[in-house]
Amino acid sequence: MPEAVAVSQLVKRYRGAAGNSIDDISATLEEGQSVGLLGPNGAGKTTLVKLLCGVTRPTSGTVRVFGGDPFTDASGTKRSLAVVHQSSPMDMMLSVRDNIKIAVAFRGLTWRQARGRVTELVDEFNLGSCMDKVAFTLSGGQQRRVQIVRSLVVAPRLFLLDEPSIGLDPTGRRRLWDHLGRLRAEHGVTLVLTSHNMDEIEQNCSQVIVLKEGRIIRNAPHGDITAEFGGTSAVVTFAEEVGPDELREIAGTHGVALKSLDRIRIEVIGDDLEGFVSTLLKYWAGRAGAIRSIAFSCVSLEEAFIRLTERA
Ligand SMILES: Nc1ncnc2c1ncn2[C@@H]1O[C@H](COP(=O)(O)OP(=O)(O)OP(=O)(O)O)[C@@H](O)[C@H]1O
Repeated sequence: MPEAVAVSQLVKRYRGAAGNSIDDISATLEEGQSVGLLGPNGAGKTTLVKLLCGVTRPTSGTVRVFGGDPFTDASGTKRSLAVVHQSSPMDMMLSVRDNIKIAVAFRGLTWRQARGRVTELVDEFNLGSCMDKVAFTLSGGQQRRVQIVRSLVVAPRLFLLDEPSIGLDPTGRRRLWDHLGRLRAEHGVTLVLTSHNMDEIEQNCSQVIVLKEGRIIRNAPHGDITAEFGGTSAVVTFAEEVGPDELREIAGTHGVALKSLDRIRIEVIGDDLEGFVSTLLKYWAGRAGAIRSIAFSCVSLEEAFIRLTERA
């Protein structure tokens, strides 16, 4: 697959800042990939998105998008990009229709050329009844939808979305993710998005880049990240209080890690959960009903993310 994005030894330090917001990162993204940028507040996700779309200049290092420099835009790189920024850059005193028309004009198209595509997008994001309203009077979620439509008036090859689902209701989120899925499947669009919603990232991104303090601490398929943290967990609930020491001893025998332990509930993570549970069952074999329930579940990306960023 050809490269959609390549960043090399990239550094961004804002004027007057004490440290680097992006601190020497290198990575490549293949065309058609769907990449989630994760990281705690202030990790540098928005700064990286701004560097990728060329609205801010790197302090050092290089950014290439389809081989071109998005900041100088010498080879027209920006034509292949669409961006949904975290904050809304529309004119709040104009109608939705005029805001969309401005986006169309910025992309060098006439309204006549864009109207068919805009109509489809407006229907898809359920904005038909808002077209003549002044943007100022829209709800936060409606403004977000307008932003998404504005960013998509031209089909992009790389779509950058900074926390796109903030403010969207469940239907709006579903429509957004369906649309993004189609852009990828039918047009091979590369997606890079930030979100604090791990479920969204887990469901929609094949690759995850975790940032912390401006550095990449992990760049891997999300399955690899969750597998690194034990893969599966088990929660055993007891009908009555049990001694923590004996539970610790049984867990130790099977090499599983205790995630939480109180008097009637234990949660463990590890490779030999079946062995652990079967020892538990034998241990309490003579006391019918002593174990109330046993539930297995995969370690979520959220859980893995918390442990990864704490460890880093
Ligand atoms: N214009 C700016 N001037 C100075 N410092 C900035 C500017 N923009 C961001 N920063 C700093 O750069 C660092 C990274 O900020 P950034 O917005 O990229 O983080 P983020 O990962 O997107 O955070 P969040 O999850 O809170 O949106 C932070 O320390 C922030 O204070």
